[in-house]
Amino acid sequence: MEGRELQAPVKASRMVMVTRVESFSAAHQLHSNCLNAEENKRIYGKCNNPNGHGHNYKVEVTVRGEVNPLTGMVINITELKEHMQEAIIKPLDHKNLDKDVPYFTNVVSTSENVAIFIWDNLQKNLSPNLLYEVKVYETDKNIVVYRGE
Ligand SMILES: Nc1nc2c(c(=O)[nH]1)N=C([C@H](O)[C@H](O)COP(=O)(O)OP(=O)(O)OP(=O)(O)O)CN2
Ligand SMILES: [Zn+2]
Repeated sequence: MEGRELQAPVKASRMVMVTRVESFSAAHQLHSNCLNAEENKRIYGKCNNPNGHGHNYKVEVTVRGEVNPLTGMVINITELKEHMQEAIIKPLDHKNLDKDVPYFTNVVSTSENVAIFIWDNLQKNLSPNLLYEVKVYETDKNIVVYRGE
């Protein structure tokens, strides 16, 4: 085993969080099919404009797990990047969320629901219990966090 010694932590296992950031651009309108026009206007205000508006969203995805002592990784970030392309960029980038993404046909395209959409999509391809947090920045000032609860 000469030269192959693990650069051993004293503890048997180490839990570490790994975060990768991606961004996408999308248009949307805040509008609920369960509310009438007046209620939509009152609740969502300018964000209910029928012609919509856009955001440059930023998404931080955090996984949490044990560091594999052989690879030194919780997850290969290259692999996480590919999962984020499939779960976030492909379905959402340069889309009208309400018109192009079937999920939002009857789900209001708030950042809360965007975070849930991303979480559910990522879960399809990640190992169980690996995904820790999805953080969506709709703007620099409007940020939501979802941890799968
Ligand atoms: N709980 C939520 N509230 C709101 C959401 C949301 O997703 N969840 N989204 C919006 C709108 O989409 C809207 O686009 C936010 O825009 P705005 O308030 O203009 O954004 P800023 O706060 O960054 O802009 P400032 O005008 O500089 O304050 C509304 N509510
Ligand atoms: Zn908006």
